Amino acid sequence: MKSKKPLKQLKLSVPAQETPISSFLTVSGTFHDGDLLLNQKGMRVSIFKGFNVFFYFLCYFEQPSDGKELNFEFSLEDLETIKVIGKGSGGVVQLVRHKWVGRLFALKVIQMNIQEEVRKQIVQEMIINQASQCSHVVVCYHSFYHNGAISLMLEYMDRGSLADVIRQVNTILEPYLAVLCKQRISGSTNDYSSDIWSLGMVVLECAIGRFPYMQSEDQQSWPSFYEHLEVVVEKHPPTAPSDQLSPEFCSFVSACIKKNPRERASSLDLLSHPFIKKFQDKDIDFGILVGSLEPPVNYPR
Ligand SMILES: Nc1ncnc2c1ncn2[C@@H]1O[C@H](COP(=O)(O)OP(=O)(O)OP(=O)(O)O)[C@@H](O)[C@H]1O
Repeated sequence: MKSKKPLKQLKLSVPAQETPISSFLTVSGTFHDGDLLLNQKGMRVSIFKGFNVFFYFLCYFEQPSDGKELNFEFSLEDLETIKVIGKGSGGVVQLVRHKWVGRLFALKVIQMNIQEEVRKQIVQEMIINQASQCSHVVVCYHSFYHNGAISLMLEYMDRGSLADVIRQVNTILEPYLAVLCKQRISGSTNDYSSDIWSLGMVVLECAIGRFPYMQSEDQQSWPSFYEHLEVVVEKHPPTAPSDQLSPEFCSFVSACIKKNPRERASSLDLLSHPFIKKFQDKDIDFGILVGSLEPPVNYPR
């Protein structure tokens, strides 16, 4: 009698759950998710029961041109693509120009046949963005749904994202970080402790030039989402290297990334933190930092 061979362990990868876009369309083809309605004409958010607020891309001449409304009308056909400038987890970002006015925008196109949690996050960000009054947040001028994709007309940031900046300069000096922190904090109307934690992480990453939970710059590959999650939950929060960074900076970061949310500083505490105060009367010239950076259109893709 033949002895049975031990079975080999099979490893199956489970495909990510995608929700068909048809589940979110009304009969007239409008994208509908929670409080958000989106079609080719624009976006509508119901804020109170029975009361809808419309966000149209139509113009108010009295609005400054860099405000949330544009003083000219446009549709997708009025835009010409110049170049793909980026790609994120949600979709592709193109640099586009308004054919008649000549103004540049970043058009982020997100295919909506995506995982439910990603879609919910995108919808949430769109609602928050519409309500945001902060002049330091990238303006989303218009958004619409067409052919299975959501397009966001964003203010074009001619030096890319903060991640793009770090890729080019490796680290950002403390005076710049203090000014950036003061901007991102003072625009916040909510005091979510998770946002404070994120601020601390971002500012620490900018100062040391690598994700703070990574052991070193030459760590070969990024840990997976679950490895990240485990390390954040199980390990002590990272600390800023006190031999490279000022005591004020180290204390600021530590106040933001306390593991217990109740122990974290509030945005009000942070505004009066010695790190912010140290540079607030100084004339910090961002031109020196920005002048050395390549615009996203020049990035190799
Ligand atoms: N408003 C903008 N102006 C200029 N460049 C932009 C703009 N938005 C995005 N980009 C470029 O496109 C890239 C991808 O942006 P996107 O917002 O899709 O993803 P991300 O935020 O970088 O990453 P993720 O989607 O994983 O959060 C950015 O890294 C940046 O280079």
